[in-house]
Amino acid sequence: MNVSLIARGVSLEVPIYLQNERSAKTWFATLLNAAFDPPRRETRTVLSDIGFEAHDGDRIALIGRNGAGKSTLLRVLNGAFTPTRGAVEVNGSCQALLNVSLGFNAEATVRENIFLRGTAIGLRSSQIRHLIEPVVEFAGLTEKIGHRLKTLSAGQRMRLGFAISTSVQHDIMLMDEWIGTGDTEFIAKAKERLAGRVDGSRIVVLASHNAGLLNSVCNKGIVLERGRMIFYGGIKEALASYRDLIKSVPAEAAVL
Ligand SMILES: Nc1ncnc2c1ncn2[C@@H]1O[C@H](COP(=O)(O)OP(=O)(O)OP(=O)(O)O)[C@@H](O)[C@H]1O
Repeated sequence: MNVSLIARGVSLEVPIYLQNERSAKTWFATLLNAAFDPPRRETRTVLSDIGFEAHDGDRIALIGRNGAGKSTLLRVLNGAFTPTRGAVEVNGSCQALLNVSLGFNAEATVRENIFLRGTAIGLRSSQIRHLIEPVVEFAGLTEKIGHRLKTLSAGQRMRLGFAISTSVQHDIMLMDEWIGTGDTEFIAKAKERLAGRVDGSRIVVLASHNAGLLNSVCNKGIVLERGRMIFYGGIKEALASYRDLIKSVPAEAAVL
């Protein structure tokens, strides 16, 4: 089967709520302001007419300053956000490593959370049953399998999320800059697993600010600026185009 990831004219507008500056000197003034000065609703274009095609063997870097739209584009590619205009076409199974602790239920146990997350990422229950042991073992949480999630530390939750999200190899891997909150030993283990998953994926899209990492993993790059794609081509050229952009346009002019 041919694996591909295609974005055609993808735009995303989001509602934002703007509040006039208001004083809250007394409780009465606060009450009046809340009643007669509600926030204004406006829409903001976060992604604008993004179009590209990725095929077998493509490893694409998403490059851009803070707020350029990288994470939002990954979420649109992942199907978490529906584009306001345009479409995304995905051929192949897709794994997103965006927010590894998203979608957990604090009241449920570690075992139940593996089921919940496994179902959310599209695994069958028979598949999940076989994954429970390797997942808790990788996360170093075997003894905590029956504990409620809310009793785990932030690092332990992150380890669990990472272990579930990377438990199965998919054709397409979407990855946001991965900031490890785990301890040194876990980070080393996680990096090794990630390298294996990247190697095993037929298409990778990776958003990061780390030029060294992007250079070593990716062969192509997309440069985003204010939600627009201003370059798509080879990784070296993409990184050069980003460097030129940083030199020529001040950061204040690039805020959406
Ligand atoms: N739901 C939302 N409502 C309003 N604005 C949003 C929403 N989601 C994203 N944005 C805005 O869209 C822009 C792009 O955000 P995004 O997180 O995609 O940037 P990024 O390139 O990943 O940045 P960073 O490098 O800092 O992670 C930002 O200006 C952000 O404030």
